[in-house]
Amino acid sequence: MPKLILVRHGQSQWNLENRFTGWWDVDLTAKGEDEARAAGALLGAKGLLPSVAFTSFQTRAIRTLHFALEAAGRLWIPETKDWRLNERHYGGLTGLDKAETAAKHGEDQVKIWRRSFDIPPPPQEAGSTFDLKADPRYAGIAIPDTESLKDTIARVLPYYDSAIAPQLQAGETVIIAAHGNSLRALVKHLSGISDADITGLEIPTGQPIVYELDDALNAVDRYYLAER
Ligand SMILES: O=C(O)[C@H](O)COP(=O)(O)O
Repeated sequence: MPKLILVRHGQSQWNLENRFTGWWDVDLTAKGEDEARAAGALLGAKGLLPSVAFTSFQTRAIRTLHFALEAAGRLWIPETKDWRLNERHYGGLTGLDKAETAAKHGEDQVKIWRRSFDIPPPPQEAGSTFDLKADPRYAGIAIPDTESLKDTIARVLPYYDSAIAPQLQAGETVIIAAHGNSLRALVKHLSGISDADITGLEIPTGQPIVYELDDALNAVDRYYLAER
């Protein structure tokens, strides 16, 4: 039975500072590094050892993957990085303090920007401090100026279908280290969660989520590894 392990990166510096992050590249805090190591130690303790890894182009997810694989004794497995697993782009909110933004625009508006299915945050202006067009990792990639969850799904799922699903079908145990909203996109798809209900799904940092899949890659079970 194919198994898929999803891990959101450990606490990042901007998780700690409560700032909208999206595609901006921030590192893990010391606590985030510990969370990542603990995730890998849990995989080792439960004997759930990944054989193939995927992650985003973002440091917090890449380093989470590496800390976790090292703790599980699996630093050697093949890994693929792809921008399609990046966090959703937070547009013009990138870099802003979440509490200050709620005080300015209201809690309800901020909840819509953070959790609605298809309403994106306001777009990022060209030349903003957080414009990534000069970042070499995104050369040749059409960087969005904002993304809703629906937009995020539109790039995560084709990547899952073309690159990740074939590995699962080949019998590999796959780990994906990614982000709150790129993982919400995958969980929505794999668990058949409606557009309305996905607004209530939160993914905690550094907690491995396991999918047991049938041969057609339908989800048979989904659970937090720490709870089994
Ligand atoms: O990009 C961010 O700010 C966080 O990683 C996720 O933010 P959210 O909780 O608003 O989805």
